[in-house]
Amino acid sequence: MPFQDEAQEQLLAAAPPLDKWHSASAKIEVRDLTKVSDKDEVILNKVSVDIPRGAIMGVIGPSGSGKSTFLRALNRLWEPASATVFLDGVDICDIDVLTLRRKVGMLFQLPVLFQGTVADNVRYGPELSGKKLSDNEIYKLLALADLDSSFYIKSGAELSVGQAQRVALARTLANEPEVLLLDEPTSALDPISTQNIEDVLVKLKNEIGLTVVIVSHSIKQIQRIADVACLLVNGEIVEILPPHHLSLAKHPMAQTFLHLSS
Ligand SMILES: Nc1ncnc2c1ncn2[C@@H]1O[C@H](COP(=O)(O)OP(=O)(O)OP(=O)(O)O)[C@@H](O)[C@H]1O
Repeated sequence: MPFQDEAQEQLLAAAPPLDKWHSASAKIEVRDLTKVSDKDEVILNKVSVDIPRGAIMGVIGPSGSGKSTFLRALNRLWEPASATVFLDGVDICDIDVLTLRRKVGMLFQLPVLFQGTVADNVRYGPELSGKKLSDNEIYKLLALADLDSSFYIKSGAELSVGQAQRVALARTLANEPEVLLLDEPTSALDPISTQNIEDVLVKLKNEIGLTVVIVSHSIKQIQRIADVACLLVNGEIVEILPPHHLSLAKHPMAQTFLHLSS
């Protein structure tokens, strides 16, 4: 339909340029990343994408399309083939895995806190590498995750899921990550806790230039916080678009998914 094509072209022309986020400033480059299951099923099929430095990339797609598998490759929760994932141009397979996981931190759907206080949890990562955080540093990390100082002495059992998720975030930030991976971090949270986490992510991007990759089932969430949206269907990236122009996705499966999700 010519009219529709024209309208789409006009919308695209009005879209904020993606150039700003293009490869010169890629924090992570993914090249032909493939994963095949033990049963020879292709889970990821030659995925290639540049993850822009200092931006929030949202990854969306139907259930089972490979979003979590993609995310988990980025800090080697499974072992990608060499020369398929690069952090600042360095093959992540050549980086010590613990060093990599400090640089590329991850937050899961449900926070799991260690025994002890919130402060113990926040101290944990730096302690592993021989650094003892001062009380002031802990208060600062709590503040970054939007938690006030009263949380310092609380135990994990006293916290709501939303608060525990923010403690898990502070604990991850204690490692001073350059990239934060989030796998549906708000799907178990109420709208207010969800907004708190979203605000913190945007603040971290703006204030410390953190690169964020977030898998979400919520297109609205991606539109609220992401700079770039990446659509994964059947283990392949089928579209990379400004979040507010997801409706322009051309892939038929992507269109069906977006239509049903809106
Ligand atoms: N270790 C594994 N061994 C075999 N199959 C796996 C493994 N991990 C994932 N899969 C399969 O790979 C496919 C993609 O799974 P993945 O969890 O990455 O999808 P997803 O898009 O994150 O799904 P959801 O939105 O439901 O969380 C699924 O069919 C899943 O069953």
